[in-house]
Amino acid sequence: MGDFMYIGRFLVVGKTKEGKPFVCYRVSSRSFPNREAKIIDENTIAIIPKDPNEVFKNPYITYNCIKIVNDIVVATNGSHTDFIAEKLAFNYPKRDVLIYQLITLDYEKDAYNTPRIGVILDKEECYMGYVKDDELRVKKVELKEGKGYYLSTYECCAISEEQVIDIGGETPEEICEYILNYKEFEHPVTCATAVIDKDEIKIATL
Ligand SMILES: NC(=O)c1ncn([C@@H]2O[C@H](COP(=O)(O)O)[C@@H](O)[C@H]2O)c1NC=O
Repeated sequence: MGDFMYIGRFLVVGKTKEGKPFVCYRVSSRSFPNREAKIIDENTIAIIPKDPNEVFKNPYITYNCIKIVNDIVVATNGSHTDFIAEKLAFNYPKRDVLIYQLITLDYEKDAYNTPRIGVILDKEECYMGYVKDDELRVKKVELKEGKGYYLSTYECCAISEEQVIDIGGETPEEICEYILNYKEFEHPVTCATAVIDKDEIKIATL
């Protein structure tokens, strides 16, 4: 890996140094940088263009990126967030929900065949998954304190022990700041984080 690279949108899932599970979603974008992560309600964070006309220019740039269903957090790079959350609300198994919704919506039909990526996390377990034009994968992963596994749309669309970074921060605000300013990954736009702190799920955006 070079010093700087463009990896598109990415998820980072891990545990803080004190052991709190978290997931962070960062929008990096060359084409639509004029966007923000917005807290819609206590269970929902959306990615929204600042100019409402942009919403209609591309079907993949406006969506809920984080949803909380009871004690489970879903984080993704597209509209599949909502469909995963719906099934989880009916107690479907996490692994199956991620597989079904990734294959159903499939990769994005844009100029890049942009993959869909997703994470389902609660205080006990974590699943990561993605669908590309030539691959589908869902895997349960063990999280380690102070480490974050990343999964991106471009270059690093894989679930791998090698795609790991050190994590700074304990609160969702601090993790947003840390990941948005993570310089190695270019074109930062906005960020959303959920941290599981005992029986509470805390969220923040930047
Ligand atoms: N989720 C997003 O925020 C998002 N932003 C851009 N895309 C797609 O990715 C394409 C490339 O975008 P960019 O050049 O900003 O990396 C866009 O034309 C769009 O089809 C997205 N789709 C998936 O990541």
